[in-house]
Amino acid sequence: MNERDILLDVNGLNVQIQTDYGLVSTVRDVSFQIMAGKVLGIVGESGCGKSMTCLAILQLLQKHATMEGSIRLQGRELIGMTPKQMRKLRGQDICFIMQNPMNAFNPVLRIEKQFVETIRAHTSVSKIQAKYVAIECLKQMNLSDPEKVLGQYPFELSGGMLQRVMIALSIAMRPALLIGDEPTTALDNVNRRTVIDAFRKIKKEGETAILLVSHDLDVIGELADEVAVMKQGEIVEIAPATQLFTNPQHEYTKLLLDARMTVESRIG
Ligand SMILES: Nc1ncnc2c1ncn2[C@@H]1O[C@H](COP(=O)(O)OP(=O)(O)OP(=O)(O)O)[C@@H](O)[C@H]1O
Ligand code: NI
Repeated sequence: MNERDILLDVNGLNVQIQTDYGLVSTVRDVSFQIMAGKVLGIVGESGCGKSMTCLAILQLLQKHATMEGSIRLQGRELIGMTPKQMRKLRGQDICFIMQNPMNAFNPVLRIEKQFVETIRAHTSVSKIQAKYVAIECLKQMNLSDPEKVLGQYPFELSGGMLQRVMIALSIAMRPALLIGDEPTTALDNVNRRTVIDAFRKIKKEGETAILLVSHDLDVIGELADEVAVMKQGEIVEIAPATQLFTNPQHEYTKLLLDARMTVESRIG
């Protein structure tokens, strides 16, 4: 693999949080790479450090957190960048889809203003062109009345609709890296399907690499090229998805897969 194809190169990442009880180590010596246009899934039990890893890459960690190591996006080191530089990167080169999309929107502005301004902050298109792009992207996300959606405030939309608006915005930005932290967890089955299909579409276009965190091994199985398994802040196994699902090496990975089988057989 050509070194230029490495989009994200995380090396020896450590994240510590200062608490009343001392320093807590939440991410420990985590290293992985994502190739351009590929999908890396991260799985692991609650509290193992998945979100902290995402937030470290986005440089959105809480102020009590410190980090060490190296995070290179297209060869540029992100650790040590100024908040201004990072703001420019977020939205343009890296988009973030979180579990609760309500937090991503300004509650007092209509969707149109937020959508159009985000596009215009990172590209040199007119308001009318940006609105046109917004409508096209919302349509792609099966939002049947995009004009209406644009005229609404975040609280007027359901969680599933907001999540789709958020992904529509990511599609519009065509970022090099899309980070999804449990993007389907809060959704009902119909919305979940739409969101998975949207990720598939983004993947198929091949311009955007995806870092996908999910409890849902089916979602990971459907989308990921490679999967990293985290346990207590560390990556215990990282392998191509097909290999990980058919021939897991680490005991903990086997446990996770077995847990899924048990749930499936209980339902089935
Ligand atoms: N403010 C904080 N103070 C102390 N510990 C914290 C704080 N925030 C997070 N942690 C700890 O950091 C660890 C990693 O948290 P993180 O949110 O990354 O887990 P996660 O894998 O995303 O879990 P989940 O699947 O539940 O979202 C957890 O053990 C958590 O208890
Ligand atoms: Ni999390």
